[in-house]
Amino acid sequence: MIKFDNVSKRYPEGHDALRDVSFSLNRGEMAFLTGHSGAGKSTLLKLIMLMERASRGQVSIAGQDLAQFSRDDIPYHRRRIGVVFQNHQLLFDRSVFENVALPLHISGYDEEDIGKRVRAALDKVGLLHKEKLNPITLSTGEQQRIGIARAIVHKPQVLLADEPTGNLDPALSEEIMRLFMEFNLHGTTVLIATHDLALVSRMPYRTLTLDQGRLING
Ligand SMILES: Nc1ncnc2c1ncn2[C@@H]1O[C@H](COP(=O)(O)OP(=O)(O)OP(=O)(O)O)[C@@H](O)[C@H]1O
Repeated sequence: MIKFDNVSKRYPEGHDALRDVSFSLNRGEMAFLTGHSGAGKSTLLKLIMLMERASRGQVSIAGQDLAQFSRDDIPYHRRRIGVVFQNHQLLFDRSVFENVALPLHISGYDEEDIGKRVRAALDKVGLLHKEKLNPITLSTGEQQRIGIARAIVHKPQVLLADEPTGNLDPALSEEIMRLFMEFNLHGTTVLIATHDLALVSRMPYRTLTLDQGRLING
């Protein structure tokens, strides 16, 4: 589902964020991506989302070489992917419902369909009863779950997360991980970048480790 072949990424200032990275993640697989700060984790996720382009090598998603995608193809590509960030990036001038509905509005779904999908996503993260509230009134863990609902509302084939438990305590972190496991059990391919080695060691999943832009295991 996700394939990197000898991928390097050099930023314009000349910094090599990824060096000759090769791995593949099968459809329906779940894995962690770890490594020190600056090791290249976010860069690797950005290449998958087409927020950045590889300098060398090939990144393919579902067998399609991303280098073939033009700017106009990017929205189509992103519809296959859900992304969860550490700082969830919710809008505090809109309700929980509207936050989760945002990607569907952008993709042009009709209102009835949006209602069904948003409620199904909120139900999956256990927050259906909070749909009318402003997310600012929710706890940090609940806000993160809203961010997850928004990431999966369009039923993406691939779910990426960048430090999704970064500011959560261990119990809430486990709860968030259980949600990712559930989506994975339903067939979603999941890749989670995290510093939290203790959490990773308790989970029965493959771990890809970056060190100075090189993949040292995986
Ligand atoms: N837009 C950019 N321009 C130039 N250099 C960048 C850019 N983004 C990242 N870098 C550099 O690339 C390297 C890898 O950064 P990246 O954010 O991918 O690492 P990371 O493993 O996600 O780090 P962290 O865990 O701290 O978020 C770092 O040295 C960083 O300074």
